[in-house]
Parts: sequence; structure tokens; C-alpha cells
Amino acid sequence: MRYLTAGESHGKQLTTIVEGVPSLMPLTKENINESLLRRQKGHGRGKRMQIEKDLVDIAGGVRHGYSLGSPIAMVIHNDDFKHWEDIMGEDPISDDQDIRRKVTRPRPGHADLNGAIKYGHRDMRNILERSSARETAARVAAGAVAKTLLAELDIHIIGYVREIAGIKAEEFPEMSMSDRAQISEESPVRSLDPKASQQMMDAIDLAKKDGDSIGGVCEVYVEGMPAGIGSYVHYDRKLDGRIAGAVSSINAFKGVEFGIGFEAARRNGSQVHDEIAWDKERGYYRKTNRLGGFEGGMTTGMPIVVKGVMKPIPTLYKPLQSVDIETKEPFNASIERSDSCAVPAAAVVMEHVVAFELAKAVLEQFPHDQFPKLKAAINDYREEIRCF
Ligand SMILES: Cc1cc2nc3c(=O)[nH]c(=O)nc-3n(C[C@H](O)[C@H](O)[C@H](O)COP(=O)(O)O)c2cc1C
Ligand SMILES: C=C(O[C@@H]1CC(C(=O)O)=C[C@@H](OP(=O)(O)O)[C@H]1O)C(=O)O
Repeated sequence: MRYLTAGESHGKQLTTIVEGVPSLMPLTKENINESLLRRQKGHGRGKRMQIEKDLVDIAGGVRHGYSLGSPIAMVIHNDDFKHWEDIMGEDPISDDQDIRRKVTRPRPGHADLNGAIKYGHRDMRNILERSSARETAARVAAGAVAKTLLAELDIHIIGYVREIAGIKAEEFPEMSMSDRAQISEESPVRSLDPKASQQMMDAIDLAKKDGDSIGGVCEVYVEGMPAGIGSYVHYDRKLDGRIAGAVSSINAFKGVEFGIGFEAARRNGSQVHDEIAWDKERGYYRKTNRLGGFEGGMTTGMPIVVKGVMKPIPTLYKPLQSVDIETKEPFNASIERSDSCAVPAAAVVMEHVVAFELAKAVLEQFPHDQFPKLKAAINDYREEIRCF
């Protein structure tokens, strides 16, 4: 299973094509719209989210509520395009028609300067339109297809916020999947800890007032993945490695941890590794889950717990200095609108990005063209593991 996305932030639409989804899998646009709506929410978002109402048009690969086995094409329209038609149109224009204000001032922390150098554009709008995190809506659409596939296989996944601006949400290892989903959905910052939620909101408001931005830590929690998905035999089949790559490819993500993560560097081995146990009902399990569900590039059958670190939003109302690429003069960056904190939205993006990697790995291990056959194969495998 793979996917591609296309589209610019203020262009007509975002397009996603997901290929390799088995046939006969239940799938409706409601599955996808629910995820898109969740990505739009969260305290700290800017004015753009008041303009957009992200809804998917399924343009191929689904009929009467089921996947066909053909590529699934999805379109999300940019409502803001109506304000940008002159600037974002695809037809050639002459110099005297060119009313565009070219972007010649690269924003620190964005792709602007490196992208302009790489692709030879002197108008950096050609870079920023595609490098914008608007594209994460298209990635969430792909991930929502993957999430649907996983849910049909009894594999459940949720993303929420663990930390914003240094304020940490308390850890609740015993909390059930449905409580995680419900509590994070009710929180304006997608945290599981109501006391921390309020402090996080205050920190976001303060940063906004100061013209600054803040980052944080998102966590994704997965239940129901059987042991042995992924592989130890080659670097590019290690599933934890693939997840780390996918998470750090999300705009503004700068680090990934599994389980206790970097804390492992500070502990002795006896306080890091998870002892193995067995009982008749569960089969093999670990007494603790400090390694977050992975050993040797494969799932252990314990919940997968992965964290991603998001840097503060780079566009600041408090301007940072940069250099104009035409005049080579320094300037202070000025902006019209931006998010001040997008960590709650990013948790939803991360959830869907991880879901895609998991679904892809499941399909590699159980390559079935028809969804009911995939489901039967996974259930047989679960029984095999239990009796191993
Ligand atoms: C959901 C989401 C929303 C974002 N919103 C903004 C924003 O409003 N303004 C901004 O400057 N950056 C925003 N970013 C971050 C930038 O897209 C990102 O920092 C930039 O593309 C450079 O990529 P890099 O930080 O991965 O190097 C957002 C990121 C995400 C995940
Ligand atoms: C549009 C989205 O996020 C955008 C991501 C983004 C950036 O630079 O990454 C900058 C802002 O765009 P604009 O300049 O149009 O307000 C955000 O609103 C979205 O998440 O759907």
C-alpha cells in the first residue's frame, strides 16, 4: 500500500491517491471526514481554520460503501482558493498581467530559502505553497483509509498531546483505549489530563499575546497489533524505523521516541527491558512496556507507544531577521496570519501517519487482494501466536 498527495496550500484542492487497499473493505467518506474534522480543531490555530471546512470527495476506488481494489482517489477543496485565484491560477500570464507580489523574503524555519535555491525559483511562493502543512490534510485522508482498515482488523489507534511549552500531561498507562479517545476529543488541546489542559491553553494564549509560538510532544497509542509485524532482517523492513521516518517527515517534527525513549540512556538495562511472561489466555506478553511495543524492528504484541516532538511554529508575529534574496538587505519578517500552536492538530496528523505505516506493514505480511481474506489470515495468525 502506498500513497501520493498533490496540491498547494492556496491552490484549488488537495488530491490524495492511495494504492493497494484490498477490495471489499467497508469505507465511506464519513470515515475520512471525521478524521479531517479532528485535524482542524485545537486551541492555538489561526484564522485559516475558520475559512476551511475540510470535507473529502471520493473520486475513485470506492463504490456503494466498499473499496474496489483499484486506487482510491480523494479530493479536499481549499475554500481559501477563491481569495487567491489570481495568484494561484495555472495559466501562463504576461509580465503586464502579473499582479503578483513576489515573495523574495525567506522565513526562518521554513523551506523557503533552501527550496528556492534547489528549484531555482526567485518567487518563493512557489516553495511555500507546497511546503505548507496544509498538505497534512491530504496525509490525514490517506491515514483515515489505513485507520479504517486497521479498525476492521481490531487494531485501534489514537493520537493526543503529552506536552505543550514544557507543561506535561500526567501519564496514565492503564487508561483504556476508549477513554483515551473520548478524553482527548473533549479537550481543546487534545490532552488526557484536564489540569494540564488548562495550563497548556494559558501557555498558548500567552505565547500568542507575546507574538511568539510554542511547540510540544504528541503521543500515539495503538492496541491490537499482533506480535511479529515488521522484521529484523533488513534495515528497511524494521517497522519502528519506518514509523520514526514517517513521524519525522511531518512538518515541524524534530524527534521521535518509542516507549520511555531517550530516558533509556539514563537507566540501567534492568530498568529498561521488559520481562517476558505467558498465560493461557493472552499467550506471551511483557510484564512492562518500557520499550513501547517494539523489539528487533517487530511488534511485541504490547501496545505501541510512540512520541513525536514538534518545534514551535516558525512564523512569528514577533519578527525574526532574514535577508531579501533580491536586495540582499536584512529585514524583519512581517506576517498576516499564522497558527501560534498546532500541536493538538499535529497529534491527529501523527496518528494518521502512524496508522498508514502500520496498515502498510500488515498488508506486506499478509498480501491479500480481498479484505475478508486478509481478516481471516490475521485472525488465524493471532490464534497461531497464542498457541506458539
Ligand atoms: C498542523 C500543522 C500546522 C502548522 N501551521 C503552521 C503555521 O500556521 N505557520 C507556520 O509558520 N508553520 C506552521 N506549521 C509548521 C511548518 O509547516 C513547518 O515548520 C515548515 O513547513 C518547515 O518544515 P520543518 O519545520 O519540518 O523544517 C504547521 C505544522 C503543522 C503540522
Ligand atoms: C492550512 C493549514 O495550515 C497552515 C499551515 C501553514 C504552514 O506554513 O505550514 C501556514 C498557515 O497557512 P495560511 O498562511 O494559509 O494561514 C496554516 O493555516 C492547515 O493545517 O490546513
